[in-house]
Amino acid sequence: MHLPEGLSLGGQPVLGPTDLSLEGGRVTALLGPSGSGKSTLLRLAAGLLAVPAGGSVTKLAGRVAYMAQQDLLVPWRDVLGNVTMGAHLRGQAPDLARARALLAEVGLAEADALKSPAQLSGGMRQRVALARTLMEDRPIVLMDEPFSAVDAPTRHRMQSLAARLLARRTVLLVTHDPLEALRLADRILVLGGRPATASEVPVPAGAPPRAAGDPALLAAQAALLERLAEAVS
Ligand SMILES: Nc1ncnc2c1ncn2[C@@H]1O[C@H](COP(=O)(O)OP(=O)(O)OP(=O)(O)O)[C@@H](O)[C@H]1O
Repeated sequence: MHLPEGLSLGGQPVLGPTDLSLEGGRVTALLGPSGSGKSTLLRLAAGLLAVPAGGSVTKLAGRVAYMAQQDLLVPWRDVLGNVTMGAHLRGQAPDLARARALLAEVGLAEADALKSPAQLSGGMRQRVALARTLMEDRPIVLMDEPFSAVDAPTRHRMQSLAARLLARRTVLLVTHDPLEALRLADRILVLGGRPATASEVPVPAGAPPRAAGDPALLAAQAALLERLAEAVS
């Protein structure tokens, strides 16, 4: 993504000059204060926003799975129908066994598969959205705060699941959670300033998913929190 003059929305500059490329087969986490432009950057990468004049964004169509901040489940299809939505839209026969296995892996009961989204809690809907994203099996995955609505133990389990199922894919993960970024990412970017620019912060040694209790990770968490506080001011 190359935006030499940044990006404005509604006449307001949101992103400053940006030159960003994702590392193939790696997880890049994107953090930053609320309103700093994380979702905007993700939506640009997904091809969902017009690229400003003079800029360029690599076209990822057909290679990308995108998990939005809102779960965007279709209310008239049940949980299984939502997880298999991609196949349905492409007119293909859905792999129901894989869909059920993914639902079990995100911690949903067999009986939940036949419920409508309206019958689920926010955290359950988010888990369905994660299963739907993983179901797509794409080489590039863009995720906007995928675990924000789930309780802490479930989040920990879903992070481990995502790390396993997303291994060797190119991932851009927007998160507000420094620990999540430090557990899962090969590379961490912090978006800050007005208009916002991205800067890289160091990650602890070792391959993700890193153990949450690792002292090096906890020290890095403290440093990252300070870095984020600077990005707010
Ligand atoms: N369609 C739009 N028109 C005008 N301004 C917009 C539009 N979409 C986003 N913005 C503005 O762009 C800025 C960045 O928004 P964005 O949603 O990318 O932030 P974010 O970092 O993802 O925030 P959060 O962490 O709260 O989700 C905000 O000031 C927002 O008000």
